[in-house]
Amino acid sequence: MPDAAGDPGRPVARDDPAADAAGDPGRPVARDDRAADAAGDPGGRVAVGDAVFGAVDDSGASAARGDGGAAADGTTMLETGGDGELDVPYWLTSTQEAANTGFLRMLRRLPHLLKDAWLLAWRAGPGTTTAVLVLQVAAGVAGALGLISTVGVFDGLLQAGPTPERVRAAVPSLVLLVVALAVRGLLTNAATATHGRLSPAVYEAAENRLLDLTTRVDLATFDDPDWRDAMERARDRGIPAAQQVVDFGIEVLTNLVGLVAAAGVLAVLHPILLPLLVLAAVPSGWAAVRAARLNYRSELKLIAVWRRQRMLAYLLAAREPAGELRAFTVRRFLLAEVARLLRISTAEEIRVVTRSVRTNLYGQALSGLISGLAYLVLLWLLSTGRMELAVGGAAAYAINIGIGKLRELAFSVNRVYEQGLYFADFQGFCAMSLAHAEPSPELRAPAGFGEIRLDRVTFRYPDAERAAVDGITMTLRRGEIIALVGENGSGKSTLAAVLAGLYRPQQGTITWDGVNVSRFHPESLRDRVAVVMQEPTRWPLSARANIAIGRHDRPASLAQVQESARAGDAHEFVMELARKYDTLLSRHFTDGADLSGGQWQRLAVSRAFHRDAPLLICDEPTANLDARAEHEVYRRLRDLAAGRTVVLITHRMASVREADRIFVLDHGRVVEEGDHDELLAADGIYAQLFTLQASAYQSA
Ligand SMILES: Nc1ncnc2c1ncn2[C@@H]1O[C@H](COP(=O)(O)OP(=O)(O)OP(=O)(O)O)[C@@H](O)[C@H]1O
Repeated sequence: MPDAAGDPGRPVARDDPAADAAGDPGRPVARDDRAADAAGDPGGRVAVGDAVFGAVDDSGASAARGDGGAAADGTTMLETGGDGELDVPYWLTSTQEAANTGFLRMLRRLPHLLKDAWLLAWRAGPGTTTAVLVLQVAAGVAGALGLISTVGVFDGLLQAGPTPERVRAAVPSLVLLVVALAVRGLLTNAATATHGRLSPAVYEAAENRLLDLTTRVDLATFDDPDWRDAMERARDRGIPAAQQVVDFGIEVLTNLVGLVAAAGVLAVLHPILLPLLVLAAVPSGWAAVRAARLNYRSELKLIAVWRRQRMLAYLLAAREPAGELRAFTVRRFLLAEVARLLRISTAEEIRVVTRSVRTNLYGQALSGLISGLAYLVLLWLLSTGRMELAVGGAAAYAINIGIGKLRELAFSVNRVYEQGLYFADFQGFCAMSLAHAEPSPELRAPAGFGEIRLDRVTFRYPDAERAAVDGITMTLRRGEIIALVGENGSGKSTLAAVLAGLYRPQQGTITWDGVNVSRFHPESLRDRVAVVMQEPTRWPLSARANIAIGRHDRPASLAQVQESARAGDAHEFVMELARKYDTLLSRHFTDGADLSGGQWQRLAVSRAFHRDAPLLICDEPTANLDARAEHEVYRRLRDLAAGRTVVLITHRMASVREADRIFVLDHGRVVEEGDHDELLAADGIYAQLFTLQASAYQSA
């Protein structure tokens, strides 16, 4: 959805090449937020009220007063805040622990991280992954050969004797050096090209895995705030991190091969040089890791700010709120709030960059000093005759190469570590989702049923104090129209969702002809159910696809789709659209059309008719329909009920009259049951509700 609104969600590492390429190192790149945007939840966990009204400083508030935020008495109705703006939210504390991981712990974690990342790469493309590994190692070996041959070159050139002879002695090593460097160049280029294919494949695999797991968990998991937080973090940062851990993992490998070669040469030339080389790399490695942690911690703090800014940017740019935004003249207020959030994140980013640069500077200065020490030791070895001049030349060259490789290794390890912190979020989400995945028994639900029986079924939402459906026992027979009525919040929709197999009851059983539905594969059960939701999804597809999606797995001719549309009373208005059934139903695209609430509802009813399932559940299917359309839909529902079971939820008591049996719910329990006449005679809640509505009509 809000692509146009920019993308504050991606906390890209400051040395992230992708971000650099986009010319925007710390700020978000659009790609990884598409999933978040498509999910229609631009603000993540942050409630609109919190985001817009929770913390506005004086400048924001006064700007807002200009046209939207002022209370009548001249005081602002907006709370001030700001000091705690960059506190890490409580729900990120576990991630913050990750940010505090020590250097040695990080080194211990590294192999595990790399293994997981390579596993992902392997899944994305086993052939390409192998090719990248082989080419990189081969290029490293060629580079090592080049280094070894330089020893031969020095050896030849610096030996005693006349110059032509010394040059001649160096020629074979020189030829080997040139060949090794040429081969290394070729292999490196081939590796880069192959890597170019692997990297997007890893991104794709990570995104697919995330979406697969997100859609595999049961519906109740979506109400679990911990899972939702984990999903937001994995979606925002975990996916690009997966790709980057692989990318930087390749860098680690390449530098490691080069380093082993340099270290090997040094160890052969003189053993004392090797520890000096390692020592020289420690300070810059330490500084790199420290800088990575600084970045990560700062991004943790900024996540909430980024999300809020993204949500507001979405509200400013999206079509849906555009009318209200103007009607309430809140434009300047929202702009001021976005500007304030941007100021906060910019200030924090500048602070972190300054501290990172300072840390790296200290580390590199110390490394430089130790490198100088290594060269001094070398001079001492030469001056005291402990090392020959020819060997000394080669050693100086190897030290130079070795220090370069060590520094690069430290940086690539740092990058893997930094991205590894985010990748851990991705892995954590995958593990959590697998734990929440629905059980998938083999048994398929039967094509139809004679009787569905609920026995003391109870369902409670996560963290809810009381059950939304509380010990309900009822029987639904084939061919019946069953109505569920009751006041708002009495549990009707929840019961419908339980019946549809969307929620699994925590207590009690549901059986289809005596078989417990928990024994059926959940998708096979849902396949036998058609649902018209209270707020049907407005799929940004053509009118035809919006209906045919009800049975997307079975090809449908236009005639069949039209038949379903007629049943849902949608055919007439679809034929009036510019491109009839081919009209794209989304204003977000050129030539797209939008429908009224009632028309969307008729499409949803048509979709349910098209699904042609033995159990049809309609949750207030006619709430937005005009009187004629409502009458038509109920007439067709009655026709459809023959051979099927229809569960109807509605507040329109006149529509309930015709039901074979009516269940009245109150606080999740069935408090009355019977047909219309029986319930009127009982003179309970149903009779009250019915009489109330009837009298309203009569007096109107
Ligand atoms: N996703 C959810 N998470 C937590 N609680 C929920 C959720 N959905 C509904 N509830 C709660 O469960 C209870 C039953 O809600 P439900 O939507 O089933 O009622 P309803 O009878 O369909 O209401 P209405 O007539 O307003 O549609 C209410 O107390 C509601 O607040």
